[in-house]
This record gives sequence, structure tokens and C-alpha cells, in this order.
Amino acid sequence: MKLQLGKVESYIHEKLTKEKLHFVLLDPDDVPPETAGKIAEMGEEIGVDAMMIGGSTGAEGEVLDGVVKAIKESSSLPTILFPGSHGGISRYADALFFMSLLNSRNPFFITGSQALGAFTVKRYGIEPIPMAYIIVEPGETVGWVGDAKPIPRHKPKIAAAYALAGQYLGMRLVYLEAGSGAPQPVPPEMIGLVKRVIDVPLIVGGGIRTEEQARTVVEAGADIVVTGTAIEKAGSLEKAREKLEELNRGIKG
Ligand SMILES: CC(C)=CCC/C(C)=C/CC/C(C)=C/CC/C(C)=C/COP(=O)(O)OP(=O)(O)O
Ligand SMILES: O=P(O)(O)OC[C@@H](O)CO
Ligand SMILES: [Mg+2]
Repeated sequence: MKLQLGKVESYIHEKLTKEKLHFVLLDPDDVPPETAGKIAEMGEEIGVDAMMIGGSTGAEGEVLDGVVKAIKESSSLPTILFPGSHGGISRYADALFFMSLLNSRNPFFITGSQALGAFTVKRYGIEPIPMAYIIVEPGETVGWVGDAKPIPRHKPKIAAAYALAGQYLGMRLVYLEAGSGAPQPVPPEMIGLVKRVIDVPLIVGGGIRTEEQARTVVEAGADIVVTGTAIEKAGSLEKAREKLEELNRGIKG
């Protein structure tokens, strides 16, 4: 077996040699296809690097397919699934974060759902990208749904230990997640320690709403920043555009 990175993973590595990346997460349960398409189109103009699609609840079947298709029709950004379970797989997406929730108490979220989804990913020909998913306090909905034991915010070393374990298990990305809509992003001290310990790219998401917060997360060591709620809940497409621009400035400098 020869290790060969897929198209989307290669794109990520290629881009990371030049700049920090901004991924926008849309939840098909909250955003209709037409709006998702428009956000992706604006995102591409502004310099967003990829669209992530998923949610903890309800992001499945036709609702999911509709959003992925709309994004593909209105932009050429890579579409990466961010599944809450094996139900969150759409044949229309380019890639999928094949994630294991390392600090879950429930084996379903560590390997069970992955086994149930593996053949679907193969059949659809979606590019799986192995990823260590680590939930930090407060964890919000995904912390509860994923039955996580959230990493205490003042214990960066525990996060770093999980991240390094993920890398040693062969995962090629590490995602530190404070939870969608978290009151505060993952603390900079934790991002910094995790970044110093691992060699694979570090993704950070959850609670990033302002340019200042995005900049802090990047300066602390994040390679890829995920924003979702701030854009989904901007209030109008015009405001979503302003938010995308603001967050993108914080990330790209
Ligand atoms: C790889 C395969 C097939 C499955 C992995 C399944 C795993 C491990 C899931 C982790 C646990 C989980 C419930 C993740 C959900 C991730 C997610 C999409 C969160 C963000 O969604 P938002 O819509 O921003 O927020 P909500 O949590 O409010 O829906
Ligand atoms: O919705 P927000 O708070 O931006 O979080 C994005 C992502 O990390 C959630 O999984
Ligand atoms: Mg959601």
C-alpha cells in the first residue's frame, strides 16, 4: 500500500504552505440550499478555502444532499462533510472528515459510526480524511450528543495528549472543538501547546465570532479556522458577507 493523499487533502496541504485557512461550516438543518449556495459563492469571492457541511442533529438525507448540491452549483470550493454520524454522508460531496471523537465515552463515536459509514464512503467514492476530533469545554450540543468528557479549559496538557495520540494513531488532522455557538473559543494556551506537540495541521472551531478572536486563534497556532454560527446567524446575506470578510481578515491577516 502506497500512501497517496487525495485531492482535497493535497489542496489543504498545498494552501497551508502559503497561508492560514478559513473553512465555513453550514448546518443543512438550519440553512436552506439557496442560502447555502449564496454563502459559498460569497465565501469564494472573499477568500474562504472550503465549505464544511454537517450538524449534530438532522443533517441527513435529502436535506443534506440539497445543501451540498447547491454549494457545488454555485462555487468551486471543496465540499467537506462534517458528519454527526454515518447518516451525515452525501454522495455529492468531495471529501469527508473521517473523524473519531477521541474523548467520547461512547465507542459509537470513536469507531462504531465509522464502521457503519465506511462502505458508504467507499461506494460513493468520497475522499475520507482521517481526523482526530477533540471536544473542549463547554462542548455545547456536540459535546452532549457525542457523549464527550470535555477537556477542561485550563488543562491544555490533556488536549495535547489526546492530539498526539490521534497523530500516533494515524490521523492526519487534529480538530479542537469548543462546540458550535460556544461562548468563548478554545483558549489560546491550549491551542499553543497542542500546536507545539503535533506535526499534522491543527483545526480550531467553536465560538469564533469576531476578527479579533479569529486573529487570536491563528496567532496561538491554529492552521485552519472554522466559522459557522457567526455567518449562519448574521441576519441577512449582506451581513453574512460582512461577517465573512471580517473573519477572513482576522485569519488571513
Ligand atoms: C466518520 C463518520 C462516518 C462518522 C463520525 C461520527 C462522529 C465521530 C461524530 C462526532 C460527534 C458529533 C455529533 C459531531 C457533530 C459535528 C458537527 C457537525 C457539529 C457542528 O454542527 P453545528 O450545526 O455547527 O452545531 P450543532 O451541534 O448545533 O448542530
Ligand atoms: O458555529 P461555530 O461556533 O462557529 O463553530 C463551528 C464549529 O467548530 C462547530 O463544529
Ligand atoms: Mg447545528
